[in-house]
Amino acid sequence: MASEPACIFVTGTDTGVGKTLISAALLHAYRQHYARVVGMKPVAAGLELRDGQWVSDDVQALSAASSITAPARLTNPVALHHAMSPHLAARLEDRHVTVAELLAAQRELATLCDAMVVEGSGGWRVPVNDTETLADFAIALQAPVVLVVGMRLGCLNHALLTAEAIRRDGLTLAGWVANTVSPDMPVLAENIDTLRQTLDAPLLGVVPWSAAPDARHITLELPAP
Ligand SMILES: Nc1ncnc2c1ncn2[C@@H]1O[C@H](COP(=O)(O)OP(=O)(O)OP(=O)(O)O)[C@@H](O)[C@H]1O
Ligand SMILES: C[C@H](N)[C@H](N)CCCCCC(=O)O
Ligand SMILES: [Mg+2]
Repeated sequence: MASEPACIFVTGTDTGVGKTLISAALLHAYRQHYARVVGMKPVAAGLELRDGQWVSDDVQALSAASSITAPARLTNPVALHHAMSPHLAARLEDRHVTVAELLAAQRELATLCDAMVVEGSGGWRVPVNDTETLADFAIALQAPVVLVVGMRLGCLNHALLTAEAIRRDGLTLAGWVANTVSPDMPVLAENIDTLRQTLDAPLLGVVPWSAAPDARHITLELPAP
C-alpha cells in the first residue's frame, strides 16, 4: 500500500490574514523535500471573471506554488461565486456542500502526491452548511494544523481562541506563522513575543509586511512530521 502523503491544514485567525500566501510558501518549503507537492482549497468562496473564466485567486496561487498539476475537481472541489461565508454562498447557488464530499476529493488527491497543503476558508469554525464547519473537515482529515496569525490589533484574542478550539477538537497545533498584514502595527515584536509565550506551539516564521508579497521569497520552517 502506498504511504500517506504529508498533509497539513492551514487555518487563520480570520479571513484576509494571508493564509493563501503562507500556504503557497509552505508548498515551496515542501518542494525542497518532496517531488509531488500540491495545494488544495476545498472551498473557494469568491470567484473572479478573468478572460471569460470564473477563477479563484486562492486556487490559482496554490496551483502556481504546486509541483504537480492535479484535476480541479480534486484541488478545489467546491468553487462558489460569492465572497461570503461558504454556507451562504452555497445557499445562493442552491448547493449543499458536505464535509464528506470534501474528504472524498482529498482522499483521491492524496493518491497523487507526496505532500499536500490544505488551505481553509476564513477562520477555524466557518460553516460549510447548516450543521458542519470547515473544522469538521480538518477533524476528518486528522491533519496537523498550522495557524496563520494576521498581526494586527485584536490578533492575540483571535489566536488564543483559535488555538484553544483546535486543541479542543482533538487536533495538533503543529505551528503558527506571524504574518505582518499591517505595515504599521504598534509593538509588533511584543505581540509576537506574547504569542510565543502563550500559544505553546512552534513559531514557523515571521513574515514582514510587503507591498508585493511573494511566496517564493518567504522562508518558513516546516512543522515536525
Ligand atoms: N505579509 C504581507 N504583507 C502585505 N500584504 C499581505 C501580507 N500577507 C498577506 N497580504 C495581503 O493580504 C490580503 C489578504 O490575504 P489572503 O487573501 O492571502 O488572506 P486569506 O487568509 O488567504 O483569506 P481567505 O480567507 O479569503 O482565504 C491579500 O491582498 C494579500 O496579498
Ligand atoms: C470570502 C472570504 N474571502 C472567504 N473566502 C470566506 C470567509 C468566511 C468568513 C465567515 C465568517 O467567519 O464570518
Ligand atoms: Mg486565501
